[in-house]
Amino acid sequence: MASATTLTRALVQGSQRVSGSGFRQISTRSLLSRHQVPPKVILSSLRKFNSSAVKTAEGQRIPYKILELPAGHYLRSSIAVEDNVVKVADVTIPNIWLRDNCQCSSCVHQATKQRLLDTFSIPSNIAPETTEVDEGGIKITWNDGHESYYTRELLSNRQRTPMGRAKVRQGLTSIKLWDKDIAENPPVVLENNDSNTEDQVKIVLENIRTFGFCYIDNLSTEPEATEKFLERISFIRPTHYGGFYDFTADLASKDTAYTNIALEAHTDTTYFSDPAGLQAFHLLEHTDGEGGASLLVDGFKAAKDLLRLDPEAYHILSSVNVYSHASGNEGISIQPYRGFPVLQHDPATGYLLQVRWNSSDRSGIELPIQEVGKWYEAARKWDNLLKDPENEYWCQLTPGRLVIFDNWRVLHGRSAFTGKRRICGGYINRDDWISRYKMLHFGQEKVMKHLASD
Ligand SMILES: C[N+](C)(C)CCCC[C@H](N)C(=O)O
Ligand SMILES: O=C(O)CCC(=O)C(=O)O
Repeated sequence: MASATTLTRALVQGSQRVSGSGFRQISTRSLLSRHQVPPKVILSSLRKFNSSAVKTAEGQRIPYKILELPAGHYLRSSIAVEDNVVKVADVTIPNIWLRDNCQCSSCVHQATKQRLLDTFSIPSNIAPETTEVDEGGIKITWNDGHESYYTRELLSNRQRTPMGRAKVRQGLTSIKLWDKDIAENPPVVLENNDSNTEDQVKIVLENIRTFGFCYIDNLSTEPEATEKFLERISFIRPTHYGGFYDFTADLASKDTAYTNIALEAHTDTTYFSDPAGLQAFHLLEHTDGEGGASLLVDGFKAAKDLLRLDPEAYHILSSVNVYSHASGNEGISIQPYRGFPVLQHDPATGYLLQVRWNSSDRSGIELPIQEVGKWYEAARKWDNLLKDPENEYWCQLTPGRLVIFDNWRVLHGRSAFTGKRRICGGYINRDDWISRYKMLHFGQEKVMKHLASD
């Protein structure tokens, strides 16, 4: 077994665990993880490794993490009743949680899956009157006369680690970090007007979840074809730029995207409280000019590099809130309801969830003015990583090739250009595309089984 030190070095040098649990990864160079060790060893070595951590909802501090560890395991789902208290794997399950999560048709609307029960009508002294454990779970007759049945799976689901519970809820998979070399073998799906379009959407979304982007080739250059493809994922998110967008360098909207200048790597809509989840570009034409190459950078890979090189800078960018704005259009100045850090983590698991970076749209930094220097120093290190040629994947989009990417992970930009260049595309909300991914990837039954217990 690798020592913790060796492991840490290996972990941060990019030995990655590629999920073998049935997730289909199209056109990927499968990288066998070099170390198979239980999460606790990785966590303890990470704890030694990075000086800072994210604060959990309970006020604990758990180390920042980027690579997904083996998803949480189910604890033994042994069910026992001791002194009228239900225990699963020796852990007491509070009566209020059990009663509130009764799955019967009078407590949960069977079609909408919504709770019908008025949670706070449950008496605070709710307790089992009788219990009956069987092969599938436990039947409870409550002292308010109600009868409930809880499956072993629901009870053991709830016992899993925060990571294990996040897996289905957030549609997690083992992600594949990349640098400029992704150019050799980018994730591509051929649009072949496949009758089983659900399967094609599933593969596209699995690629986006794994790599952060996916090309769809052989797509008609009629803008409607791009619009329809996006709507096969989910509805297009309307913004002050409109819904489905088809733009050129005419400043039709007062944003530098509508010009021909170079745009450095950024994520879009950092000024929205909920930045766009997916973004898509389909270059329809570029005539009488040159340039306009597209840039993609894996923000999660850059973040992992920063965590390794300078944990303190990583912590600053993960904890100092920053504001952003979109104010070019007449009568509009969009800003988020609060500041957000450049690197946002899940307080339940410590995992990096979102990169929020657009230096041209940035406004306030939530620090006393005399302290902002430390944020700039940290941001400079981050910016250096984004502009490291090793991390820059430059590609020339062409008519017929649609690129869809995860705007919470992958940064994009372009080189300056001349001539007439026309691009169409659209935004899709984060929650909408993750929902679509989960239902295709895990299936409705598995997702539904995890509602109460995640
Ligand atoms: C709508 N369309 C994609 C054409 C342009 C959007 C401009 C996005 C803005 N520069 C930002 O970084 O959020
Ligand atoms: O024109 C391009 O290639 C990209 C424009 C851009 O960065 C954006 O619309 O956010």
